Amino acid sequence: MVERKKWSENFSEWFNEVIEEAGILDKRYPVKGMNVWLPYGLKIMKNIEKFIHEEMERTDHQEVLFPALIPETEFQKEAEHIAGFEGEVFWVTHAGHEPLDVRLVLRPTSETAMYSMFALWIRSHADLPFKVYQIVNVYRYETKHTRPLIRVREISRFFEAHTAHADFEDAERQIKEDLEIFDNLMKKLAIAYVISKRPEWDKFPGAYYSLGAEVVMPDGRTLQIGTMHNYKQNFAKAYNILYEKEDGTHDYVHQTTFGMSERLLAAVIAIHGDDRGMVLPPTIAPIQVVIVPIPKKGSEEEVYSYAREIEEELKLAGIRVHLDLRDKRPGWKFYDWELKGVPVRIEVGPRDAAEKTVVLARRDKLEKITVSREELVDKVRELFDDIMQYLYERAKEWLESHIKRVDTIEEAKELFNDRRGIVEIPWCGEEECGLKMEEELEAKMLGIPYPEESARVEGKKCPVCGREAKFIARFARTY
Ligand SMILES: Nc1ncnc2c1ncn2[C@@H]1O[C@H](COS(=O)(=O)NC(=O)[C@@H](N)CS)[C@@H](O)[C@H]1O
Repeated sequence: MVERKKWSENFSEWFNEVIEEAGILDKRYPVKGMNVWLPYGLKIMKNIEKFIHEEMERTDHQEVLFPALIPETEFQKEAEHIAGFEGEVFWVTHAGHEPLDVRLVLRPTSETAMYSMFALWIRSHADLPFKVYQIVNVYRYETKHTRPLIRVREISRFFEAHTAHADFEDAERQIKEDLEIFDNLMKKLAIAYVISKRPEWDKFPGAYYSLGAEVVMPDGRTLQIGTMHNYKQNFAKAYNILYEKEDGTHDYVHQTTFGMSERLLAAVIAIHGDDRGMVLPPTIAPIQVVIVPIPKKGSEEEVYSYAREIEEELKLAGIRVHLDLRDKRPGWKFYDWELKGVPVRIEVGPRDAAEKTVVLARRDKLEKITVSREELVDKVRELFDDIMQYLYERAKEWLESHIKRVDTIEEAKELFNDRRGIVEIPWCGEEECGLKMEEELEAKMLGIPYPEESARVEGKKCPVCGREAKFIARFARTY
């Protein structure tokens, strides 16, 4: 039976324990908000990024790599962006003993690093759409409570795609493509999410509008695991990114960005986990099948050779398999691999060797099935598909049971006290009413459902001003 008691009742402690005991990160690094990636955690993150690179390839984004240091002169060019980030950046002011004549910023995100180069690279409509991305470390002086993977000061696996387009319509097409990319990625991680259009007062600094992707974490708070921004010509005007149109005239490009980070791994760990630890989707598990031999006295030889034969066949089938020969009791090994979230465990004892059977223990449902030796590879592959489907269904059910639509502030307050994730309330669309509701609910407005058509509501009143409500607004306590 899958227990998720500690997972839901004391999520923060559960999460920190799993991060440490499963070998994801070491938080003891002597800079607050900066952690060391350990081998197992980094392997999982790199497997996630493999899917990001695949999606970037599929959609003709070129990978680039920009310097991490940005001169203050470049950083200063877009007013809103500055206002949004100047309290959050790390400065480099000296080199050796000498003070620098121009201070440098450690990139918090790379708009102000990239866009003076875009101005050099983009000259004509033939250069558009221009699509680049990078996965780098960026630095933000987060003043809220830092947490491993969730809110760090060095975001060490920061994915940022930056694009330039001939006009607003093509930029909008890019946002739709970003949503498709994101959905493909979430299917690979078996994650269910919602997209909201951020309110005017909570857009990304310098954006025309921002979309946020949220999941509901085990404690009912939401985590923003991806954002897409349409910048219109805001940055192009600040960085003078002009292109020659087919009719020979010039215009500023329209731009978009799309960002994600190691929060994707935080979401996978949190949403699929249970009281025994992580449950990794086979798509990203560094070890998809672990073999634990269970020899009885006098049967060691045939059990180990049977285990090796199985390991060999799975390896040849392209499955990431590990044979655990450590000198530890099987029960100890079961506990360790369950904590690490290995999707399938194979137990082989003397009877299996004799009868040519294999026991498959699935990590998600904690159930076992016995299969015949010759159907092993097919059965393992079937099991992977079944696990992906089960994890996704469970994540979807969790999300849907944590989004509630109400009409009044009082009902919303009750739901928040019961840690119920996202609350949807009718809203007239005016900023002052939105801010008032944030204040009353002690929650953030995630925005309105996207696309906007799905956000419309009829015959409802704004609970603050009593006027006709135009939209449904989503509120949540967030990370
Ligand atoms: N302190 C942080 N720790 C971990 N992940 C973070 C942190 N801050 C932001 N992120 C993640 O990084 C993503 C992109 O960051 S962002 O500010 O929303 N957007 C940008 O920086 C845009 N330039 C797009 S790349 C967010 O959606 C969020 O998932």
